[in-house]
Amino acid sequence: MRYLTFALTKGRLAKKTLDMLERLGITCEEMKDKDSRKLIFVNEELGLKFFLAKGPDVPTYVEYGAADIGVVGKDTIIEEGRKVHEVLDLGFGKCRMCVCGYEEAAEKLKHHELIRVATKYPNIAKDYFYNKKHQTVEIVKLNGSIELAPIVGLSEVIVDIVETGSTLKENGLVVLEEVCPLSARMIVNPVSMRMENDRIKELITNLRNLLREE
Ligand SMILES: Nc1ncnc2c1ncn2[C@@H]1O[C@H](COP(=O)(O)OP(=O)(O)OP(=O)(O)O)[C@@H](O)[C@H]1O
Ligand SMILES: O=P(O)(O)OC[C@H]1O[C@H](OP(=O)(O)OP(=O)(O)O)[C@H](O)[C@@H]1O
Repeated sequence: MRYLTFALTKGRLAKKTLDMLERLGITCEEMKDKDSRKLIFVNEELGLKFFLAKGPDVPTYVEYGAADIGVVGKDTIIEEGRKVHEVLDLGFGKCRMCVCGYEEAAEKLKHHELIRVATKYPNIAKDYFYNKKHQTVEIVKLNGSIELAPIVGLSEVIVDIVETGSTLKENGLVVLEEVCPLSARMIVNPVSMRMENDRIKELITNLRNLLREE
């Protein structure tokens, strides 16, 4: 039996992903060791391999077949636009992609003024403003702490993830428009989906049943 390889997202989604797999009886004790510098983990018994990667790299590993299966946020799937099959909404990591800013920016948005939009997600922001709203904007790519942009005057608005809303609140910002809801998804390499159809289908079915029980 060949190994099935999982690319899992580091950071926020990691613990919930491992908990979910554990509830299916898929364990990888070694992976929980926070001090370890080891990158790839093997469950010999089940014929599975796992590695943790930065979110945006997960669809890349899956598209190229270096991983058969990935767990990653919907935001990253849309932004990266890789050729992968999205097979399951895992129901955790729920948040929203939103246009945010100071309350005053609402008027500028409404009147389609030429504004700057700071974001870690330039493709999502472009698609939203150009294709959905038919509004010309200037997109400024940032890599983190996006809420800073309107505060320091880099941009009028941001396109970013909102979960509890506390980052916005603590900085006097508000949600102006919602782009789309988000959550963690399971993705599969299209060739693996055909070649390992039985094993992958069984995994999807088991996960679906587990999600139904919750
Ligand atoms: N409050 C949140 N902020 C950001 N991402 C969230 C939040 N809640 C859920 N998510 C989901 O978790 C995924 C990973 O988030 P995480 O914070 O680990 O990565 P990141 O902030 O994009 O990466 P890094 O910290 O390496 O820049 C996101 O892509 C998103 O789908
Ligand atoms: O609505 P909330 O619950 O406050 O969560 C949303 C915040 O969390 C994320 O940032 P993160 O902590 O990943 O830091 P970063 O901006 O440096 O990526 C996101 O970019 C928002 O800033």
